[in-house]
Amino acid sequence: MEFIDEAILTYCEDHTSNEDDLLLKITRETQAKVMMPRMISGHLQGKMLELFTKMQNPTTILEIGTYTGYSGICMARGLGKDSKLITLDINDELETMVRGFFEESGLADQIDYRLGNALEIIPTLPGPFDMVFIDADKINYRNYYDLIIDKLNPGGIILADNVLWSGKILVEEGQKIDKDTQAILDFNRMVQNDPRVENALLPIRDGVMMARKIQ
Ligand SMILES: C[S@@+](CC[C@H](N)C(=O)[O-])C[C@H]1O[C@@H](n2cnc3c(N)ncnc32)[C@H](O)[C@@H]1O
Repeated sequence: MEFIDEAILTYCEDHTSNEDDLLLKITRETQAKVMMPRMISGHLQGKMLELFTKMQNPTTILEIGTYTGYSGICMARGLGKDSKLITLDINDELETMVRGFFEESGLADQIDYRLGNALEIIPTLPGPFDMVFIDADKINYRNYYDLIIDKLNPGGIILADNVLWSGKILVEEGQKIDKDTQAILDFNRMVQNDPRVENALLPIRDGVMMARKIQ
């Protein structure tokens, strides 16, 4: 389901700082060569991630779900010189392409790209994090949240993508709910009820949950 009228979305993109040649290339190559190209963050969300990063001024960002590197590069562009992005993905088939994009971005030195199951890697990361972008398998959103919340600095933010799940979060009485939709419903309810954070669900693209750790 598209939430926003296409003409309005185009207007929003026309009034968002332009994508540069590298981001356009990543989008083109993702569409031409990679399965499920709709997973890419894209122009509007990418710029939002870059601006959030600049506002948050994090020392360390953790991204769960690198895919072809679009969102990672956007966030890395918001980092100060001594800060870093750790980005995790289970899919090693994209490694050469992604490392190439990171090199082209000129930010490879600040990007720690690790391949493997995030559920196994996160417990090995000491933290602390100032910003976390959750954008991997929906079924594990709650697990990722549980693994990172104690490693998030006070004032740190968690952004979780796809929390409107193409509108499937609006469940009608008696309707059967698939596993991913149930996982997103559980995640949104858990964040909403977590006294450790203040949060807002932003209807950007497929929905972004923003949660800021209070203490
Ligand atoms: C929606 S895509 C990420 C899109 C990317 N953040 C962007 O905006 O361009 C989700 C990614 O999560 C990865 N993923 C799924 N399960 C994972 C897991 N258990 N550990 C690490 N990565 C996982 C997939 O391989 C896929 O590349």
